[in-house]
Amino acid sequence: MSNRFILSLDQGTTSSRSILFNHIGQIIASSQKEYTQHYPKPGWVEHDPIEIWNTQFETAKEVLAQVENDNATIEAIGITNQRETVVVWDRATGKPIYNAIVWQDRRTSKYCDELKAGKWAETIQYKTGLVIDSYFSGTKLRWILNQVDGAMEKAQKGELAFGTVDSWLIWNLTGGKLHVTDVTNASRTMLYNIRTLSWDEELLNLMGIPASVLPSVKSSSEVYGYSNGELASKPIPIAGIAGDQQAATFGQMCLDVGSVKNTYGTGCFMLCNTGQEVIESKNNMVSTIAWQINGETTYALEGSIFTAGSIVQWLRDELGIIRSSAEVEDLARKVEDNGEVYLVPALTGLGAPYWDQYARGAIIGLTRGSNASHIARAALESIAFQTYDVLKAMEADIGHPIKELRVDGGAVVNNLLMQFQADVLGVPVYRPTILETTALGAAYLAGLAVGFWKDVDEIKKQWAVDECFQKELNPDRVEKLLAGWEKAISRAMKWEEE
Ligand SMILES: Nc1ncnc2c1ncn2[C@@H]1O[C@H](COP(=O)(O)OP(=O)(O)O)[C@@H](O)[C@H]1O
Ligand SMILES: O=P(O)(O)OC[C@H](O)CO
Repeated sequence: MSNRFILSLDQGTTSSRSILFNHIGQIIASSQKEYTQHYPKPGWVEHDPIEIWNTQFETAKEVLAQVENDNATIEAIGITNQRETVVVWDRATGKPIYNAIVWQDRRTSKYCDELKAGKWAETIQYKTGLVIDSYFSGTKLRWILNQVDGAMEKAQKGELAFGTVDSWLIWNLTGGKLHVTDVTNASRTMLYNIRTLSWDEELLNLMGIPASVLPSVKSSSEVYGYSNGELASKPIPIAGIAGDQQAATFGQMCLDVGSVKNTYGTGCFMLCNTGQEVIESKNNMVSTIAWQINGETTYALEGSIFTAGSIVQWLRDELGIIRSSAEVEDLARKVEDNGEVYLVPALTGLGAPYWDQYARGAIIGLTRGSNASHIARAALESIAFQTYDVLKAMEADIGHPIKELRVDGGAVVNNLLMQFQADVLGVPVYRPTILETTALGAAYLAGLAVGFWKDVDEIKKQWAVDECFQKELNPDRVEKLLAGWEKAISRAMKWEEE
């Protein structure tokens, strides 16, 4: 087993990463490349699909090169990706016809309002598990087909392909042979019926999307096809696909009904395993497919927070009060508390549980004594407050308290944030030893499909705790902080309309 590895490709919102895992779930090699974010207009966020592919491919080549001399065998490739982001390309040339419209992009907000006014909310929630919001892929795909010159005509002739980022990577990895996605990614499009497990004709008609552009939908763990000669001389089976948040849920081994993880990356995404049941949220969570393995579909409730770690990047890149994300902790520790300053990070509106496309960011409660440290602290606290709001809504949906939270993602290295999170939630927060749980989850899904791991019982034992954060802050103080947060968020909501 020692020289046999799984290659995980983790295509995130801010960077492309490739990681090699061994049989005991350890990281053997990794490579990461950041790529360009495009903001052509306020509220718009785009990526260049070619840059996505190039950075992903280069990092994959780099990790393979690191084990080249070790007589290594790559048993399978697992793919995991930023979800909802839409790529449309020409089937003949393989060239994208427009930039990728990123999940954070709000350009279809008005159309979403029309759908809500047309009383589609209930049907869409029942069929897709989702809340109507420009976050999801369907309305972005519709925008490209309607706005790019000649796109609709070409789509109707079957000349265009649509995909979330997983489909785009696999198309390129196989030299244009495969146009597939998996159920987890399909469940984020607002076009896929998570009950019948098929593209929904009524919703395709509603949004005017020709079925010919759609990828075929597969399970999360099976051999879909093989990489072509460009990546490695021998074809490697591509054997796992999952959206990054679902992959992280799997990598965190949240296999039991009721287990919950929260990933702190660009945004924050909390998922609760609900087993074989679709729970129709009454508290603004979404229902989504967690994974499908061996014909069995597992569902999850999800609370999606749009801005989390990216508020720290904003402090770095736009406000300039830190030089690196890591510096935020030291800056925030220079003050004992937030000094009554609150930051609402609604830079691209608010996701769960508010779903306000028109909310915008705010820093409020400033006094003559407020300084950069208070703002840094308020930024970190805002991540924990948003998580609190989601956790409470989720508890209301599942009907019992959540007893512990497993955490991962780039921002969980921040001990101040993790401690404050435990303080605010009042439940233990478990940080595992492997923080790359997204990539690990995709590796597990791929490895299971090719028999690298026998079954989930074999991999379950690999999950281990690095640190458990327990609440320390007194409950009165927490209550006061939450009251301040609630007030601040109410001021930021519906800002753009006003
Ligand atoms: N020490 C830190 N404290 C707070 N946030 C951090 C820290 N280090 C990194 N981050 C944040 O984590 C995010 C990157 O996490 P990652 O999981 O790689 O995100 P993604 O997959 O969304 O690209 C960035 O937004 C960054 O600002
Ligand atoms: O790239 P991440 O880790 O920020 O994840 C993005 C989510 O998949 C968006 O739904």
